[in-house]
Amino acid sequence: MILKELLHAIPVVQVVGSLDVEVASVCFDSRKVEKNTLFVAIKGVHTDGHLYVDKAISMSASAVLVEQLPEQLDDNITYVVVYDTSYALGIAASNFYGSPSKELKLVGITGTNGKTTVATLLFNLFRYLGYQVGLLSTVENKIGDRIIPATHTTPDPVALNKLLSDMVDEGCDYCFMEVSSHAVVQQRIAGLRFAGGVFTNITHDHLDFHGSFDNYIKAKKKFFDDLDRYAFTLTNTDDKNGQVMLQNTFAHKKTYGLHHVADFKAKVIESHFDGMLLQIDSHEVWVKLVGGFNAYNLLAVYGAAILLEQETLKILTAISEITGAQGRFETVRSKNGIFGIVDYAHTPDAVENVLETIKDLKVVGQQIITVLGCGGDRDKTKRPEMAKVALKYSDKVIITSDNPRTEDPLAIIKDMEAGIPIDKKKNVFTISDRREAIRAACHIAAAGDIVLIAGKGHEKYQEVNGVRHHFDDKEELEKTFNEQ
Ligand SMILES: CC(=O)N[C@H]1[C@@H](OP(=O)(O)OP(=O)(O)OC[C@H]2O[C@@H](n3ccc(=O)[nH]c3=O)[C@H](O)[C@@H]2O)O[C@H](CO)[C@@H](O)[C@@H]1O[C@H](C)C(=O)N[C@@H](C)C(=O)N[C@H](CCC(=O)O)C(=O)O
Ligand SMILES: Nc1ncnc2c1ncn2[C@@H]1O[C@H](COP(=O)(O)OP(=O)(O)OP(=O)(O)O)[C@@H](O)[C@H]1O
Ligand SMILES: N[C@H](CCC[C@H](N)C(=O)O)C(=O)O
Ligand SMILES: [Mg+2]
Repeated sequence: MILKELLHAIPVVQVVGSLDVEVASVCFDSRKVEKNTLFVAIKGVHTDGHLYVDKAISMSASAVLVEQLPEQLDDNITYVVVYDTSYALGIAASNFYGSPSKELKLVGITGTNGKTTVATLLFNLFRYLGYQVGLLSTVENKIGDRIIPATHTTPDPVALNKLLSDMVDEGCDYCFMEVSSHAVVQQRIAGLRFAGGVFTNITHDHLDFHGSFDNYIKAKKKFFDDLDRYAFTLTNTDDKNGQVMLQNTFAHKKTYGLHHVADFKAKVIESHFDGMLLQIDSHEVWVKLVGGFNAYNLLAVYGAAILLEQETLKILTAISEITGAQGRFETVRSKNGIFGIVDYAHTPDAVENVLETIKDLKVVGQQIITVLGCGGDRDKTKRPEMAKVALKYSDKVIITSDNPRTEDPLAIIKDMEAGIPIDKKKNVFTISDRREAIRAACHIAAAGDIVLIAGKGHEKYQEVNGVRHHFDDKEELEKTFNEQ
């Protein structure tokens, strides 16, 4: 592609060199530059891509996109100066792949919890209805049945547009994607055209990155602010900030909720360990998911499918058949009657929701034993809250490691322990080795008890100092149950 075409719709401040040079790829990492790459210099959290412009040129880049010109210019290179390279990268990536988001119906889902669940349910529902569909999620990316491993909840703009372009080539009518708050702030979704945006909820998470809850709200809201008037928005009216999200959007506004006035309404009529009976609008439907929070997720899915012009009865039939994402409230029973649950709850609200669901379903005499850790290099302020809320609903809590990343696991555990009231300390055990913690929980449990392993859900690894070691909560639970 010619550089001039690649820059379409990017506000350019200055150009030094020819706009007619050939560009064979777009790249924002100097280490991955190839012949005739357009290198885009991004200011990141750890370093600044502008420091690697020379390196990119030495690797045969043909052009560079920068916010400031380097002191020394190379006559063979075209330099394009813009106000915001992160924004320009999104547009350039979309241009490079032929604006794929305009060739299918792209729906984004944002919120603290429930993004993967709603996106996966929508993917499964539209597949059930016979469409060719794409999915971009924390667990995996998919084009129809083909799985493409995910590295982020929302991929970087180049990977994202490449995936969308492959979806278009493979005949996808729809793509359902998670929109993380990091992705909004870092402009990973710049240049995309969304057919719709769904908001699940906003509670405590990622305050390390956003600095304050207000900034976190602003990040989520920006996704809706930037939608165009042809898109729909669907927000949760039972969430305190549900309406805030839609304050400044031009898009068509619709709401869903269990308690407040809303366009799409639902009620939980019966709850069991293997499903719920819901009333959605005026229809009763049996679903395979468990927990009040999943009534919200399913209602959001129902509303989005209606807004995407699907027939009500077909949607309801599909809703009664589909299952959610891996590692979300997955159950395993031991031979001697212990009930194991693996769940991805990694925020205080999610831990509370999942335990509230378990508490409502259990019968008198059943103990709840929770195994929980917190991730390293992530929001430290959620650690004591997660431990506290786990203890509020559990008879015993085993505090352990999640993904320590570059932090000392014992320091993370100490942060969690700060949330335990003194009179409850007797119900808390600390076992930093996650495998041992899971084994201990299963050994403490008696027939009928419930063991919740929270925080890592579908993850098949434990990340320690940049190395991902194989680790799978469900596998560990099954192994321990089989030995008992
Ligand atoms: C905090 C965060 O979002 N970091 C992302 C960010 O990295 P960064 O800001 O640290 O980048 P940096 O290392 O400072 O580098 C700045 C620039 O210099 C470039 N560079 C750097 C070195 C070099 O030699 N040459 C070079 O060109 C880099 O490619 C980059 O463009 O940009 C990188 C490239 O796109 C991402 O991989 C990285 O995600 C890291 C791995 C990450 O863990 N992100 C998490 C927090 C995240 O994004 N999570 C969200 C939400 C999670 C949820 O579901 O709740 C997600 O969407 O996954
Ligand atoms: N609507 C909801 N409200 C509150 N909690 C929820 C909701 N849906 C799911 N959860 C809880 O949050 C956990 C994570 O769910 P899910 O993976 O769908 O969220 P996510 O928003 O994709 O998370 P991430 O930020 O990691 O991408 C679940 O395992 C469950 O415990
Ligand atoms: N997408 C979330 C996942 C957290 C999962 C938990 N296991 C952890 O590692 O903290 C994040 O990157 O913050
Ligand atoms: Mg997710």
